[in-house]
Amino acid sequence: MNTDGIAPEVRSILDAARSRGGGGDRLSVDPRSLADAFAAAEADGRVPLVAEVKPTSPTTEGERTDDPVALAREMVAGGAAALSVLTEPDHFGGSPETLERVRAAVDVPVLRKDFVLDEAGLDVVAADVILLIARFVGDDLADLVAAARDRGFQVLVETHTREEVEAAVAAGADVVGVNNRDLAELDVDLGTFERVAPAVPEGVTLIAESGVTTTDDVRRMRRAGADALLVGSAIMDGNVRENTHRLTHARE
Ligand SMILES: O=C(O)c1ccccc1NCC(=O)[C@H](O)[C@H](O)COP(=O)(O)O
Repeated sequence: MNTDGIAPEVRSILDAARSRGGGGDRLSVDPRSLADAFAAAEADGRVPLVAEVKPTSPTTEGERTDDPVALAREMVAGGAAALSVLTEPDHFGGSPETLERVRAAVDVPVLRKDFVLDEAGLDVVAADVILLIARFVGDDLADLVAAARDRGFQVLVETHTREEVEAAVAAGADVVGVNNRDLAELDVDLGTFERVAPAVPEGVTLIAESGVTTTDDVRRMRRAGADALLVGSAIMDGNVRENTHRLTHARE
């Protein structure tokens, strides 16, 4: 893995992921369809949005300690097509148990948001979609995509550059995220999505991740080609249902 120039907080996240290791028995998942959830949102006039249960993060002050299940239900009530649940405990306040509880409480697809580095890292908790970050998985990406699909997961491959998009597509990804947050510097620039999105081929579901705060941001990402958006902080800050409703109804 190339960790040159990576922010100290992210090095710490990766060290913690390595020391936690993987899960136990090989998982077999019967997933809720992400594509169907996005299509249903579109048909209903909502912007397809993956709302993230994100109690804290290295770039957030404080921690939101409300029951994650209650937050998740509010996100769905606000129109979220799918949810993302952090399972990283040391820097994001998440846990596999939280994801299990949330997934049992809602009927939309649930993404496991964590820093999976190897095949054992897939077998921690069942989810409908699993995140693989191209930068951290490197040459193992194709094998990990296949291993995740063998278990039944849908796979979101996160990228930040055109080169990573090419690697993701070569690895067979059919859902690609472009993260506006640079994991080297931790700064956020919505221009990243605008620059990188044209490298994503037709037919690949494209998700704009991070830094979306306002309804103008939603429209900007949609104009740049986002099929869906993944939003954490802007939803977690304040009334979760109202925040989700505002962003899911930010149509042109
Ligand atoms: O959010 C962080 O501070 C962070 C720091 C280091 C590595 C990853 C980080 N975030 C992971 C994410 O991808 C975001 O939680 C997700 O895209 C939502 O972003 P936002 O809407 O900006 O909260």
